[in-house]
Amino acid sequence: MEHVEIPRAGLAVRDAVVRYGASRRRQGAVAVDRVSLDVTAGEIVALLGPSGCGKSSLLRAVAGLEPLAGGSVAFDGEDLAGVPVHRRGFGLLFQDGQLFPHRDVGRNVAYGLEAQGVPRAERAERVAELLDAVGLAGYAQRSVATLSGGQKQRVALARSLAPRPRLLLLDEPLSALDRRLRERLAVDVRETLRATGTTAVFVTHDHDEAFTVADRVAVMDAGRLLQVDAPDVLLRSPASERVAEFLGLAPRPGEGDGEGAGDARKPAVTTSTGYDGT
Ligand SMILES: Nc1ncnc2c1ncn2[C@@H]1O[C@H](COP(=O)(O)OP(=O)(O)OP(=O)(O)O)[C@@H](O)[C@H]1O
Repeated sequence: MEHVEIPRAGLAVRDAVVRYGASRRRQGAVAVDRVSLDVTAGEIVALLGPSGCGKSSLLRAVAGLEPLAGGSVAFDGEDLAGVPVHRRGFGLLFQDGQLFPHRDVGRNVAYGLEAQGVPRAERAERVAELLDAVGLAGYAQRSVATLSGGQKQRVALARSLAPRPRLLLLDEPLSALDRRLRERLAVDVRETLRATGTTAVFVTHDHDEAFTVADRVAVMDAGRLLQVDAPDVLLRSPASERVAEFLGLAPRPGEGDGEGAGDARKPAVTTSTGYDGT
């Protein structure tokens, strides 16, 4: 059997398979098909792909919310098979941050710290630090009912970061917001993850958002991982027509007729990606 190296630091997904509707008599439908992916400590990786390609299923399998039908998920060299969701030390953030309506902003952010038994003074300090990091300094006493959608997601981000998760899993955290707000928040999310040194996997179907947030972007289609690269590399050298198409790139006129075009064929950018190369 081939020896597969598992890195010591960060997330290592190897040949992960997620199936739905499997039983003793049926194989079930494959949502994630032998995906391997590494996320090194401090790195932000976006999972990008069309609706139904298996992004959320892969994220949920990493979280431990969905069982693997094959392959493995390891963190810092430890195989997580059999380790339940709450013992993985991961944070989760979904589209609707689902704040606790009866807690004020500060107590929402403090939630995970209370569960960890962090003393009150230290909690208050950490809450203030995180509210500052997400641009909501001074909001601790506010009722969550008085917040806008964008502010709610900022609080949800602060809450998920408070216990210092060793990996933060974000599933379309901005998709309930309107486009302009999404663009601004994508920049802020990146800055916050960077400032807190958080290792993260960010699911999105929006390539602009993926390029803004991530160090590397993993492009998925029909359960398979097609390419994982830094945004500038993806844009310059998409590995296949499918990747180019999904990134909003198109072949140059006269170059896109398939046979014989070979590797020399380079797509031209036809949409704005919002990525400035820095
Ligand atoms: N609980 C489930 N039971 C059965 N099939 C499911 C379940 N969850 C997802 N699927 C199927 O698995 C495939 C992958 O779904 P998944 O939600 O992972 O994709 P996605 O890329 O995250 O899509 P979206 O962006 O629309 O959320 C789809 O065909 C979906 O219908």
